[in-house]
Amino acid sequence: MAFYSRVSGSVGVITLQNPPVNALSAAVRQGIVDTMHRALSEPEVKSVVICGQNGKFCGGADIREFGANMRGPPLVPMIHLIEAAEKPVVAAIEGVALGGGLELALGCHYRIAHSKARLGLPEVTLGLLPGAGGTQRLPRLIGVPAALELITTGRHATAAEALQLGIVDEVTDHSAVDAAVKFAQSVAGKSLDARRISTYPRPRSPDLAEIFEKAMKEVRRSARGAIAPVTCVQAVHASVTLPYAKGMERERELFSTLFTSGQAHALQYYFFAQRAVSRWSTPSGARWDTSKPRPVHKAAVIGLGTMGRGISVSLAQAGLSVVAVETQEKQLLEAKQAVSGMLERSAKRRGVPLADDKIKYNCSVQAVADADLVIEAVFEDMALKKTIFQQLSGICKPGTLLCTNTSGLDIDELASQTQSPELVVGMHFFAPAHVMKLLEVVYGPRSSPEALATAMEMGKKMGKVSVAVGNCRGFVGNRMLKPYLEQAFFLLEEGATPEQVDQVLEEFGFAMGVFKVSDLSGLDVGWKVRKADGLVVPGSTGKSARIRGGSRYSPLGDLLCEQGRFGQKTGRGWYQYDKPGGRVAKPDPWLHGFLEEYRARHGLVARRIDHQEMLERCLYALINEGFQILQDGIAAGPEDIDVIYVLGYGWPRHRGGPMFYAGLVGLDKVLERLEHYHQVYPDVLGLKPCSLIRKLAASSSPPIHRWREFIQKPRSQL
Ligand SMILES: CCCCCCC[C@H](O)CC(=O)SCCNC(=O)CCNC(=O)[C@H](O)C(C)(C)COP(=O)([O-])OP(=O)([O-])OC[C@H]1O[C@@H](n2cnc3c(N)ncnc32)[C@H](O)[C@@H]1OP(=O)([O-])[O-]
Repeated sequence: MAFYSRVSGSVGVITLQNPPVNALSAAVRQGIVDTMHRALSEPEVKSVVICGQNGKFCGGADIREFGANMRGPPLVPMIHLIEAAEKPVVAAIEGVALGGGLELALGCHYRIAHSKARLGLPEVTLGLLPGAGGTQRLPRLIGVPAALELITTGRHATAAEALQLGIVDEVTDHSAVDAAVKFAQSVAGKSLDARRISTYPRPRSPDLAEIFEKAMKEVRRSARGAIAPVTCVQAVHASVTLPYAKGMERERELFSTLFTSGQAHALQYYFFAQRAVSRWSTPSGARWDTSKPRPVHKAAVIGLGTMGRGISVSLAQAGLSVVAVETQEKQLLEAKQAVSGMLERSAKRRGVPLADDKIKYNCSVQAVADADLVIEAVFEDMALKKTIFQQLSGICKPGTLLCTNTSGLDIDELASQTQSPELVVGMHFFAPAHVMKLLEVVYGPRSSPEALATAMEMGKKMGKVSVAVGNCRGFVGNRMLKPYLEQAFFLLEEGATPEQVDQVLEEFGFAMGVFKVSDLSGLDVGWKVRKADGLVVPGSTGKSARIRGGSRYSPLGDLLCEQGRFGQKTGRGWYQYDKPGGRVAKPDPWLHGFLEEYRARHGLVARRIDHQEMLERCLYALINEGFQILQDGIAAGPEDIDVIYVLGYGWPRHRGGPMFYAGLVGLDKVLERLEHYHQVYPDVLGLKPCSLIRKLAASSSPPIHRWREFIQKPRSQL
């Protein structure tokens, strides 16, 4: 709703009230309309201020209302009512003015912002476009190039930038409401003719055609199949070709197309999923709201390779004192230089103070003795990690949380090396650790709820999205990757090329196809793991070369590694590069010949595999593993899996995540295709539909928010 008061006798103040972000729900819109009429009808009132409760102007339309029948006064006429008012209306922007919130402010005659406020039109990130006049008013106010940039990226601008662009009229370090009231008094009675943005002329400039062409090219390139950015450009284009009223009609048309699209549903689902993962729970009953994190003032990182460096940077930027340990002096010096450079670049980019003095470097593990939390980040080697955990258990003060940065090793095995296994958790960072937003926080069967809560909180402090996951081989992300990769290898055996498989996945929206990713991260990483698992059998021939433990196995990755083809770092992998460390992947005739020769050796007849089969086999194998993970209680809900895949594995956000996508395709369809492929390839375990997907499909495929009801609770592990 909206609250009305009168200040200094002549200023009507309308305060939006809808915690936590004063979203424009039906009640708020009704409140604004009612209170505007009241302010306009009271003769003593000479001007009006619109502000938001609790220091937040407005977070935009109420996204939760999108699925329901829209009630209440519509936004567009409400904003027109404000703009058409004969008394000056001033927006007092504190906190945020986003989406419909900024559109509301653009309908006001003046805008005053607090210096810490953020303004933007982030609708594109929800699969929409600004649908309450934003695409028509903003270009008229600040010109086409700046408006296009803000609308197609959805980024938030600072108050200072908004002032520079001309979005706001004044910025204050004090109360924006007080400043707006003063301002409102100063403009009472003045003509508003030049203040109604909808009456401004259409933006004109000789190079507009070129600007739009460039913008369209850029969004098509970067959108990877997302339709909202392209539609945003079309809507802004209407502001230069059509008069305001017609432009609004065009905006409405384009908005309606997006509003009902699967992509908008996926992006809005993802918006809430990313927030839902912080409300974690475990099968043993530990929960976010009943588990208190411990205070952490001092953290330590052991091992300053690529991951340890990134983790140290993240911790220092979160304001913690950090002890960074690397036992070899030469490596320590190198790491120190590299970390300083990373901190400097990051401080410059983010406009924050340098956090270099937060980190103390040391050659001795003893230096971590008084840390509240230690993150071990040495190589992915269980024996080495075990030794370090034994050492830490003797060195650290009682109560220190011991974390391991691992992408898949057994947390419980490490915990068993310590005197306090309840204080051990996994923290799976993604490279580069100071940039990537995702953190898998892994609880073992003996991790205490308090330890889990502390690690989750730590992730949040570092600006990560932390997802709590159970302990199993590969956790959630890498465990699902295995059947996906496996299918990609099998497709090569059956006749596809890496380029064809990658093209299909990139057309689907992945940032990179599976083979390009493999070249980037290094083929030797998986090879080492497979060797440790006894899967690599050099020189094996005949049928047994392609079978392990009774299931189909492809040794293609192993064979490439045996040739020293580790990917980008060696200049050869699934593709060729102009030099070791080169970035541009080019098809490699040698590899094509190698595949032909491999097929001939194993009696495999190459066939033409259509795009749909390539996509279905890769994605459905991955999704099937996701259902198995839910069934095993490793992830608490589908949202956890989807957030992990979007933030950590390049899954296109506009497709919501693998589990959401499965729901969108239809669980019965996914099940039917899995059954079909499993019939064709009975020796591929990853294609055997898991019982949870069967159960859901048999129960008329309930919507994703109800899947948890169908997951059998595993017995308590604690
Ligand atoms: C036919 C219809 C015609 C309409 C015309 C179109 C109008 C318009 O162009 C469309 C829009 O405005 S589209 C909208 C464009 N606006 C946007 O895209 C802004 C989206 N919001 C944000 O970016 C961030 O929430 C803020 C930066 C506002 C705050 O960040 P922070 O401080 O880190 O806080 P936090 O943790 O992020 O959120 C706290 C809680 O608030 C919740 N919630 C938030 N916004 C909501 C909303 N609009 N609604 C509902 N709920 C919203 C959020 O879910 C969470 O709830 P939980 O139950 O506690 O989990």
